[in-house]
Amino acid sequence: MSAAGRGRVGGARELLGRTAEALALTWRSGPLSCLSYALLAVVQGLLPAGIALLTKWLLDRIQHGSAAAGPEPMSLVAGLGALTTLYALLPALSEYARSRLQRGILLVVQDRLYGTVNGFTGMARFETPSFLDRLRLAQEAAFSAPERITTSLFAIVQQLLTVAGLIAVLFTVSPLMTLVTVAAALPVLLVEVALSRERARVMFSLSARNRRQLFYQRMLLDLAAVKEIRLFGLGGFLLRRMNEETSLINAAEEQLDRRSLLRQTPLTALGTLIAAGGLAWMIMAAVRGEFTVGDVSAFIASVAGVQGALVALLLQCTGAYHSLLLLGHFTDVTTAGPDLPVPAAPAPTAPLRSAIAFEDVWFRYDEGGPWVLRGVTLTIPAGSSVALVGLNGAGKSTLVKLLCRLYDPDRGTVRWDGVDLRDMDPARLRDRISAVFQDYVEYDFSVADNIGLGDLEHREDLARIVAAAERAGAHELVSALPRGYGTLLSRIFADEDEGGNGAETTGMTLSGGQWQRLALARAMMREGRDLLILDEPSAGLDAAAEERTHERLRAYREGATSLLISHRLGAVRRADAIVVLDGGRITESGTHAELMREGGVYAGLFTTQAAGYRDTGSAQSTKTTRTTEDAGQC
Ligand SMILES: Nc1ncnc2c1ncn2[C@@H]1O[C@H](COP(=O)(O)OP(=O)(O)OP(=O)(O)O)[C@@H](O)[C@H]1O
Repeated sequence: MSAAGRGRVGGARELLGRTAEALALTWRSGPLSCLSYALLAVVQGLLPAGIALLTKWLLDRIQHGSAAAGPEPMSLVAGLGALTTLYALLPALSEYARSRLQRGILLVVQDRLYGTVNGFTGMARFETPSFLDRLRLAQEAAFSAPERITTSLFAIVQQLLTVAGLIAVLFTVSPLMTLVTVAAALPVLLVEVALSRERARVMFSLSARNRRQLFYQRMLLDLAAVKEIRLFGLGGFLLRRMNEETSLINAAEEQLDRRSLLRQTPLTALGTLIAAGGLAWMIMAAVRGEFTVGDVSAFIASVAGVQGALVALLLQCTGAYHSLLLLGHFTDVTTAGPDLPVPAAPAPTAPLRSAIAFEDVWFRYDEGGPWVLRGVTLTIPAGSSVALVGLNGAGKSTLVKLLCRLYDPDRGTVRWDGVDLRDMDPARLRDRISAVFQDYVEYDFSVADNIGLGDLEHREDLARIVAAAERAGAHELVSALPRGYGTLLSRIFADEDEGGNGAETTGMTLSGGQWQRLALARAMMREGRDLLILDEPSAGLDAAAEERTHERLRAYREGATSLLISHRLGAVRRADAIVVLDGGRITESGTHAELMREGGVYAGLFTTQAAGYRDTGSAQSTKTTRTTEDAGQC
C-alpha cells in the first residue's frame, strides 16, 4: 500500500507522481478541452494586471494629457473595454470548459477503475473488508479527484500569473510599494498556510466518521433492509447514530472554523493596516507630485488583487492536497495487479473427458485463519453426478469457489483432466461451467435478459430462452406476467408502456422462489457446458415445485457431469456418488444405499430429516429404514 493509501501523501516525489497521473488522465479525456481550459486560465490570470496597467495609463493621460507615457486615450478606453468585457465573460466560458473536461475525465476514470476491478479474476479482494473499504474510497476519488486536481492546478497557475502580473505592474511604479504590497499579503498568507494544513488534518481525521454517517444514510434508504428495520424498530436507532456522527463532524468543523476566524481576523486587520499605511503614504507623496493618480490606482488594484489571488491560491492548494490524498486510493486499486496469477501461455481448456480431481486440497480465507478445507481429495468423473452434503460451514460452497477458480488452494491441486486449474485461463475454464449459486443474482432487467445473461452470445435468442425457462420450470410463471418475457423486473427502474409512447410504468418483481427459478433457467441457458454446479438450487421453492424441479434436473443432468449441493437429502439420494464434508474434511462417500448401510453421518442426517416428514401416528407403526427411504424423496 502506498503512503497515500494510508491517508497521507508521501514525499514531494509521490505528490508530483500523483499530480502527473491526474494530468495524464485529464489529457486522455480530451486534449482539446484540456488545452482550451489551460489557455483560459492563463488569459484570466493575466487580465487583472492588464486592466490595472491600462487604468493607470488612462488616469495618467487624464491627469497629465499628452505629457504622460502610454497609448492614446481612445485606444486605452477601447483596450480597457475589451479587457473588462473579457474579464466578465471568461469565467462562464471557463466553467463550460471545466464541465466538458469533467465529463471527459469521468468517462476515462470510470473505465479505468471499473475495468481494473472487472479484471480481478478471483473473489478474495471482494471478500476482504480492507480492500472493499479502499475500493469505496477509490470510487469516491474517481468521480472527483482527477478533475479537482487538474482544475486546482490550472487555478493555481492562474492565481500565480495574477500575482506576478500585478507585482510587475506595481514594480514599474514603485519597488518600495511592491514591498509594501507583499508585506500586506504576508500575514494572511502565513495564517492560511497553517490553516490549510490543519484543515487537511481535520478532514482526514473525520473520514472514518464520514463513512459511518454514509453507512447509516444508506441503511435508512436500503430497500433490502426496510422490512427488518421496520419490524425490529431500528429506524430511530439508526437515525440517532447518523445524527450523532453528523453532530460530531459538525462540532469538529465548527471548532476549525472558529480557530480560523480567530487567527484570520487579527492578521487580516494587520495586512489591511499595512496596506492602508502604504496607501496614505503614497497619497501624500502623490500630492507632493512624486506619484501620479494612475500610480495610486495601480497600487490599490495590486494590493487587493495580490491578497485575493494569494488566498485563492492557498485554497486551491488545500483542495488539491485533499484530492491527491484521495487519488492515492484510486491509484492503489488501479495498480493492484492481478489477484490470481494467469500464465502468459495458458494450457488449452478442452472439453472434459476424464475427471475433475481435488488432490489433497487445503484452503483458508486468511493467512493465520482457520483451515476451511483440510486435505480434500475428491474425484468427479466426467459424466457422473456427485452430491456434496454436510452441516452449515462444512466448506461446501468454498469447494465450489475453488472449482471455479475464484480462489487458488493454499496447498494441493485441483485438476481438469489432469491439468492444474492454475495453468488455465480462468475465463476459458468458466466458459465450460454452468452454475446456480446459493446467493444467485436478481438483475434489474427484463425476464428475457435475466435468463439470456446465462449465455451472452445467445442473449437475444428467444427460443433458447424459452427452452431454458421450460427446463427450469419457469415458463408458466413467466407466461402469466403482464408482458411475459419482456416484463421488466425492477424496483429501481421504470418500464416503458406497451404503446411505446414513452410513458413509464413501474417495473415489477418476483417472489424468492420465482427468482430462484429464473436463476436456474439462466444456468440452463448455458447449453453444451461440461460441468453443472447446483448450490442449493431449490432452497426457496415450495414442496411441489421442488419435487418437479429435481425431476427435471435429474433428466437434464443425465449423462452430464454435475455437482449438487443440497441440505435436502431427498434431492441428492439418486446421485452417482454422495460425498459428506465435515469440518473441511471428506468423511464419507458412496452411493445413497452404501452410506445408509454404513450408518454414519449421512445416514443419521437422512434419518433425522425423514423423521421430520413422518406423520407421528403412522410413524410409530412404521419401520425406520423403509420410512426413511420413502420420506427422503421429498
Ligand atoms: N469470505 C470468507 N472469509 C472468511 N471466511 C469465510 C468466507 N466465506 C466462508 N468462510 C468460512 O468458511 C467456512 C465454510 O463456509 P462455506 O460457505 O464454504 O460453508 P458451507 O458448507 O457452504 O455452509 P452452508 O451449508 O451454510 O452454505 C465457514 O466457517 C465460513 O465462516
